[in-house]
Amino acid sequence: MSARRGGGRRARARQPRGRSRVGEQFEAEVGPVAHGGHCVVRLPEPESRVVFVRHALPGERVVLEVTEGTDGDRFWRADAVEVLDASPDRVPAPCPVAGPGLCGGCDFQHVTLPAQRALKAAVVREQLVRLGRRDADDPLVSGLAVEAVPGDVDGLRWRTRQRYVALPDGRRGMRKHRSHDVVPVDDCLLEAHAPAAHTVHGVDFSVAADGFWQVHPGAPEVLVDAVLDLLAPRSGETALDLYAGVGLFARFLLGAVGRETRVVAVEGDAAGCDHARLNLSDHPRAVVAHGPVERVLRSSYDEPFDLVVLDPPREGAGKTVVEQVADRAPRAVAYVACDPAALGRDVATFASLGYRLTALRAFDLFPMTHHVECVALLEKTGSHLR
Ligand SMILES: C[S@@+](CC[C@H](N)C(=O)[O-])C[C@H]1O[C@@H](n2cnc3c(N)ncnc32)[C@H](O)[C@@H]1O
Repeated sequence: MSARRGGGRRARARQPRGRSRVGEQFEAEVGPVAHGGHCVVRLPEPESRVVFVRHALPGERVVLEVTEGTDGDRFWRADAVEVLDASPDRVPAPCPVAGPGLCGGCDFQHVTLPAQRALKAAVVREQLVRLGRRDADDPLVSGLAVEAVPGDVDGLRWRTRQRYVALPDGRRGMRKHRSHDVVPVDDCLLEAHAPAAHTVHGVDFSVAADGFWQVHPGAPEVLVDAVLDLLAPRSGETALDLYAGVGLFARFLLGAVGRETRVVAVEGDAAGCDHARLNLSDHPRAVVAHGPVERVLRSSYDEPFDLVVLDPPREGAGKTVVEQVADRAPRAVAYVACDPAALGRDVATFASLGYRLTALRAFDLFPMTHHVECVALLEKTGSHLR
């Protein structure tokens, strides 16, 4: 677990537009959950403002206090500082420093675990409808449930990597939400007691101390199983593993398609590539390509591939990479997504290229936070629209 020195308040990137409304309080009915760990409140006239409120739950009546916003802003941010009418899904936060004005690491400590998952499912559905242009009545969307990681009973002690800020008095702390201010935190309840194990289904992976590895100890197996289940690889099928890290998916794809089959792993981090080469060294046809996916695919590996795994960072794969994938004409793409908005946007691009979303699962790899991991299957349909 690492610690870094803290600073003052985050410098504002823009000039405030009009009179600040920070600190003002309003009584309000809380609307639906929105992407990002807050709920939507619509303040009536004279404010006529959308407010993104943390520490609230849909259907509650709360007193909100504005944390960011001026007269000129289209929307404000706020914390629910008093709950007048509580949701049945509300519970006391297990952590003493979770709540308005305190540590910003968790969004949903005040929510039961099943309700946290229901909120996340609602967010994924909304992003698929709004950005992915999917029908809200599509059973794939309407029936989506966020699945718990097997063995996760209370949503605590799962972070195998945690960053603290070193405080001048020798203690450690964490940052407040959207701030550089630090709250002392002696024991983050999300931090796992045991360090990360890099063994997945009996296979040991070599990983750099500061390199990418899933933070929830149950995540690698859950994701590998979901990807293999959805892709259903056949012996002899070629595969691309994009944003491959240390080769987690490539390694199991090779196990499924056969060690003599061509599997290309593309990763942007040089150290990640070195570890991927070690992890795939038993497989003579495995190739690890170093560089940004977009650049690697622009100049190389332009032959058809049967299967593609896409596991991009939060910003998603984006239009160019999705087009490059479609150009390889895979029969199936497994898209592992940590941001449902990016997933929704890329699903729409895939659809315009003749790839339909045919299966979707979502996993609670980050309990107590608003984050959620999806695994989507996109399959080639007959109707290529380009
Ligand atoms: C979400 S992680 C997935 C890693 C791996 N699939 C796993 O599950 O262990 C995303 C990976 O993409 C890499 N990455 C980020 N941007 C990239 C880019 N433009 N091109 C190639 N790799 C990139 C990161 O270094 C990181 O290893």
